[in-house]
This record gives sequence, structure tokens and C-alpha cells, in this order.
Amino acid sequence: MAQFPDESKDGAFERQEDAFRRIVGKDEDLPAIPGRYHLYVSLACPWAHRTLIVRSLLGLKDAIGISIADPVRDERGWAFHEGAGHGPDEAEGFRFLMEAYRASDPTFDGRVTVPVLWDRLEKRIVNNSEDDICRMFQDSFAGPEAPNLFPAQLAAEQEALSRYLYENVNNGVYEAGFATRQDVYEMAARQVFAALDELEKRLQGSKYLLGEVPVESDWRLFCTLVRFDAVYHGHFKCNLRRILDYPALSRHLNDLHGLPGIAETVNLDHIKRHYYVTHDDINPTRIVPVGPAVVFAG
Ligand SMILES: N[C@@H](CCC(=O)N[C@@H](CS)C(=O)NCC(=O)O)C(=O)O
Repeated sequence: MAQFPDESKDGAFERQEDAFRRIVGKDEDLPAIPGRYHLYVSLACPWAHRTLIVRSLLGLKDAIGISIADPVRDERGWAFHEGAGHGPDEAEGFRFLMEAYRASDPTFDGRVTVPVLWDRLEKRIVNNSEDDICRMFQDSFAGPEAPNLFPAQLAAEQEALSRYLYENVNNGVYEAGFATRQDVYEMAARQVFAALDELEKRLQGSKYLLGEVPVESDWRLFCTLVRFDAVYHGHFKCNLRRILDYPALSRHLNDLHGLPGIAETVNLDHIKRHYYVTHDDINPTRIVPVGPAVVFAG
């Protein structure tokens, strides 16, 4: 059976659309007030991870609080309670993220996903699209001193690159991992490695993807690279090569990991336990592998 039967067509995984897309700073009733909005994340999730990184890079830790879910989900979905590297929801006292979705739309019947940006004043979800949330943090919350992760002069190139990264790398590994037919899996896995080969070449000639300074596209890639050898290589069967086998991709991964505020957003224990334990269609024994010994340094 497919991991998400409603999102599987002919053995291929097609991701559901994000349901909440309001924008702080643009929608009139949503001014960018520090402390009003709260971010629900899992440290395991690559999409949520990017919002956490952007929040950190832009200096928004005081302005936007977070609640971190238990990386292991059961049929009740993402949950907040005490545990290693996660805890209860101090903002609203939710025990399950599902409560936030129900409060926002009692008819919601899709998958309850992280990340979620929550409005503590109106008590409803603002947005559950990580792309929107990252952009909002930059456009509506970041101060003039903060780095610009979306430089205007690179906008068209960055948009095309981000789409490429999403389709071939970020979501590509899921297409390989959630495939339920051999041919679909093979095509998806080969597509992932064709893209990694391309990116390796690109990074041989450039420190970051679009020049000397990291932008949002680099972090988009980082969120998949940092999980790759630990989970996508084994659990999602993307095993033609490891990131360790790519010198330039490894350097990029380690350079980014070493930047201030980043290592603390990376939790390999949550990452490994989430994938290997929660996706029990793929890994019915739920055994979490002991390796790899080396994922990244720096
Ligand atoms: N909003 C994201 C998707 C986020 C997402 O899929 N998050 C996963 C964790 S990595 C999730 O929360 N899954 C919950 C579930 O599958 O029930 C997107 O646009 O692609």
C-alpha cells in the first residue's frame, strides 16, 4: 500500500496542496507584530527545517516563538509533549497539531502538516506553506540589518533554481521513497542523481549556488543534503551515491552547517527516528539504523 493512498497515482506520489496561504504584512488584518505569530515545526521535516533556518538567519527568534513536535507520529499526527529535543506547546497548549487545523477550519480533511504559522490573536492558522512562510519572514519581519535571502537582482534565476531544486531534489527523494512501482521508483531515483550531478558541477565553480553569498535556494538544498546520507540513501532507496561521494556538495553542506545558528537547527536523532519509525509501510520493523558514522562535519 502507498504511504499516502490519496496522493498516489499509478505508483507515483503527488503531494497535496497547502490549504492556508494568508500573508502577514500583506493581508490587512495581519500586521507583522512581534510575539503575535507562532511557528509549529518538527525538526525532522525538511520543509519545516527551512522555516526554522530562515527564522534564525533573520534574527527572528524573539519575534516568533516555536513549538517542536515529537518526531515520531502515530495515527493522531504531530504531537506536543515532553521528550528529547521537543516539548509541550507553550503558546496554545495544543497536544496535537490537528487541534490547530480544526480550530482554523472544522471541515479540514487533508494531511495535517508542519510547518504551520499560527496567529495567537485570532487563534487560527495563517499559512502552512514553507515557501510563503520563508518569504514572509524576509519581507514582513526582517530588519534592515538582516541578510537578504531573496536578492531582487537574482529573482528570476532564483525562482527557476528553486523550482528545479523542489522538483528534482527536495520532492524528488520523496517521489523515489514513496513510489510503489519499480519503474516509477527507478525513474525518480535516477532523476535525483542527475540533479545532484548537475549541482555538483555548478558548485565546483561557485561557493554558493548563486554566487559568494548563500540565498534561500542554498538553504532549500541544504535541508535535503543534511538528511541525505542518514535517511534518503537507505530509507528512500536513493543509493547510487552518497553526498559524501560528491566533494563540492559535501563542501557546500559543511560550509552551510558551520554558519552561526545552523547546527542547533539540525537534529539527526529526530530526523532518523521520524523517517524510519513513522513510515512503517516502507520500514515495517521500525528499526532505526545505527549509521552512517559520518554525515557532515563543521
Ligand atoms: N507544506 C509542504 C509539505 C509539508 C509536509 O509534507 N510536511 C510533512 C513532514 S516532512 C508532514 O507534516 N506530514 C504529515 C503527514 O504526512 O501526515 C509542502 O508544500 O510541500
